[in-house]
Amino acid sequence: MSTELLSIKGVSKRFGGLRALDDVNLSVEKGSVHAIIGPNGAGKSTLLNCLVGRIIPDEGSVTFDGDSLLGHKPHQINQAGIARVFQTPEVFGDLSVFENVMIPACAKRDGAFRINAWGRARERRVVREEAEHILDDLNLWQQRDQIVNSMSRGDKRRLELAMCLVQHPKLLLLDEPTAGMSRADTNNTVDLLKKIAERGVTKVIIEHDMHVVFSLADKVSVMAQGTVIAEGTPEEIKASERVQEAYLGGAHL
Ligand SMILES: Nc1ncnc2c1ncn2[C@@H]1O[C@H](COP(=O)(O)OP(=O)(O)OP(=O)(O)O)[C@@H](O)[C@H]1O
Repeated sequence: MSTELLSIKGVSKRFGGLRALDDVNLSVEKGSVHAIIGPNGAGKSTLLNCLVGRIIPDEGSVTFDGDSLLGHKPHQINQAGIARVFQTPEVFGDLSVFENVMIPACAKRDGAFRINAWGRARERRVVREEAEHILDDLNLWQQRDQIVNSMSRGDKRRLELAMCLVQHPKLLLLDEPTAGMSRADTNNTVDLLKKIAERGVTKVIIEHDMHVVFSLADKVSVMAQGTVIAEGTPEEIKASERVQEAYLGGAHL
């Protein structure tokens, strides 16, 4: 029986004369942490955008849990079980931490981005308990009443992660989750992501920080110039001369 959760086959995308993605093939196993690395402009974000319906590929197929994702709107893809943490946290700055987590919790339960569940007492209790549990898990409970605009960037990213996890996604996409963080915040985020891995959430992570990649990933795909040039375990990728050459011009990873 296949344990494949996400299958990308022959995906290409042009922007005018530029081939941002050129026949990309990638397979993500259920329960794994799959990192995508590569130099600036390699096509990593474009690929992620194809997975969440923000960009429609010119060619190829994207299959998630047996169903094609192509042609579906971002919110439909989210409802199908894919959640994404952005490079710049997408949170509601004027609301409290708790309110931010309640919104996706209610939306997911209701099956659409409406918050009808607010009106139903029993549902509301279950949703509240879930939100409280996630905040506790992500060390945000103390800040539950804080207005989000007053939080640090690192805390906002943690909140965005909580907003994703409360939806119980099958697949979590993380776009440079430690970008702009101090080493201490980066290490905390790695610990947090390891903790989430224990819940069995499948993750695709785009990351420039090799310490983060090699601490978390089960498998690494290396992109350059719109295509996957190498794939393997962190150890295989570290040892690959082709990767050293393409990624860092021969410097060691
Ligand atoms: N909407 C767009 N219109 C035109 N060109 C684009 C668009 N989006 C991306 N590109 C180009 O496609 C190529 C791939 O970009 P992409 O952002 O996917 O790379 P990346 O690997 O994510 O880079 P980085 O690590 O810097 O985020 C780049 O040359 C970029 O300039």
